Amino acid sequence: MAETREQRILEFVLQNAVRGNPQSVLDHIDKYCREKEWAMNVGDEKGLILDNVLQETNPSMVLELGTYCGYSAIRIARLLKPEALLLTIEMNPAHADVARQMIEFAGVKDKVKILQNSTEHIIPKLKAEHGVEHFDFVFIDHFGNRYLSDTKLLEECCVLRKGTVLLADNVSFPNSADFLEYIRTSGHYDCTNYPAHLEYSDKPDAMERAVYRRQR
Ligand SMILES: C[S@@+](CC[C@H](N)C(=O)[O-])C[C@H]1O[C@@H](n2cnc3c(N)ncnc32)[C@H](O)[C@@H]1O
Ligand SMILES: [Mg+2]
Repeated sequence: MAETREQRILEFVLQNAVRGNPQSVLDHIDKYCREKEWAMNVGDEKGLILDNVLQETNPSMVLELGTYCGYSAIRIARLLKPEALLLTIEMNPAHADVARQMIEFAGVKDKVKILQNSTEHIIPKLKAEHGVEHFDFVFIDHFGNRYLSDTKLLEECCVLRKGTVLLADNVSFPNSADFLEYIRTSGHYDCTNYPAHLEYSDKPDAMERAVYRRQR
């Protein structure tokens, strides 16, 4: 048996899912994490909210903060239009390695670029080193204590445009309270809350959509 939970999730997918079929990969990750070992993927219930908000936005350039095993990256990539791209930032090299293999197996690697480092290190370099003009959609799902500082960093680095949609996961947890207060009261965003449950559990959780209002 593989040593880490993330490697065990990958092993289960490689042995049971259909190569090149993103939905089969997602279904097998959900099955493993519901039946065998809990893991911090956005999961199938909140995944539907992510799918809907993403499809309403119809983005060309997408940013994700927190790749983990690649579950949400595969969810996003499978819905992107042909020329669209997802950049996803992951600081843990072991997680990035699992995600790389998961994304390759799902057949969406041409749509996803994993940037391996911390968000605070990568965000200031997105324009100069990764050719980014701005993002149309940003999925915020790393650690709650970084949500506020990284949102302000995205603003300062001018990678948001008027109408950019931020979608943040796990906003029911106390360590993202400062983020919620900022996006709801700064006047920079129009916000919508989506109540749901923590992945693979009955515990209440929610996602928050925040549409950037400012002209660059
Ligand atoms: C909740 S998981 C992401 C789940 C993933 N979005 C999904 O739904 O499949 C959070 C991930 O963010 C990473 N992370 C936490 N803080 C980070 C930071 N400051 N920079 C980059 N990655 C970070 C963690 O290593 C972890 O893999
Ligand atoms: Mg999450």
